[in-house]
Amino acid sequence: MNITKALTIAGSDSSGGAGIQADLKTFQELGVYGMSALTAATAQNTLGVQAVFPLTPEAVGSQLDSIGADLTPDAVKTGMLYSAEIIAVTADRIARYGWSKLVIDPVMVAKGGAPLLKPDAVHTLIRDLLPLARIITPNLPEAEMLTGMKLLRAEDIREAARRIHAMGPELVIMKGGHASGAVARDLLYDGAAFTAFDGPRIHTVHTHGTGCTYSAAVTAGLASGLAVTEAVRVAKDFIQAAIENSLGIGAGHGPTNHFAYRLKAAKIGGDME
Ligand SMILES: Nc1ncnc2c1ncn2[C@@H]1O[C@H](COP(=O)(O)OP(=O)(O)O)[C@@H](O)[C@H]1O
Ligand SMILES: Cc1ncc(COP(=O)(O)O)c(N)n1
Repeated sequence: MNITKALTIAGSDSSGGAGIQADLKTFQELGVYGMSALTAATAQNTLGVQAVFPLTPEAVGSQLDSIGADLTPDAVKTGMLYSAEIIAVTADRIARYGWSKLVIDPVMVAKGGAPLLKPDAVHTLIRDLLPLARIITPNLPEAEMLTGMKLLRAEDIREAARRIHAMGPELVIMKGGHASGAVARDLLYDGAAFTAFDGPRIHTVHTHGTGCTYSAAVTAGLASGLAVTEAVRVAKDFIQAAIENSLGIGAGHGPTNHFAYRLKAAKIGGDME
């Protein structure tokens, strides 16, 4: 049997909706064997992030060496990396092992406002990691941090995509979750043209882990050999189903529903809509 394998390099979310837990659940739902290298443990629930405990850069490098010595991931994603030192060791191992199908979710701040990347690490992210990326998936605040721009109009978003593309990634997906309007539009830029991926915006507070889940689905698609536009289409459908059928657990910003896409696919003509 030829098993497709994907690796996530990210933080743990004890509430299970974001971080490494969201990534592994998404890989599994899409039929991809999931592996993980942990960067930090967060004490977190639907109300916020109570504490962050980063691992040492040695601990991160050691996990990546164990994977590199034995298992070749078909695609890799990064999530919460926390510090410049962890970014540096992550970039070093990705280059050393030649993991070229790399999706970077430049996680910076949790939905409740807690920092998941030290401000002084943004520069290292841009210098060391972005040039290695096949795809980067910033949300609008992250794109503002990367470019120093204020993204108010559609043309600002396109200009920010061009500037982020110039930092090295082959493709940029500007996610539209933080915008307003009836449509949640994600914009893919390949250095020449823009392609929009639209879905109806759902009015809900249960969006904990949407960015992690979405980038994990893109990674699973790339690992499986899908073309980028197909992988993004699957990811958009996956996150749309996950948000539409969110679980309603916890008193705050609850997680999305990682089962919904599979259940929808299984129920042709069913009642998940
Ligand atoms: N309320 C919503 N309704 C529909 N889609 C959404 C909603 N919020 C986010 N999304 C989608 O979820 C994905 C993650 O986007 P976003 O929320 O911007 O990322 P992040 O979690 O990194 O802040 C994108 O595909 C975006 O379009
Ligand atoms: C460990 C960890 N990683 C990432 C996020 C971001 O989550 P979101 O996808 O909601 O921006 C998080 N809340 N916790």
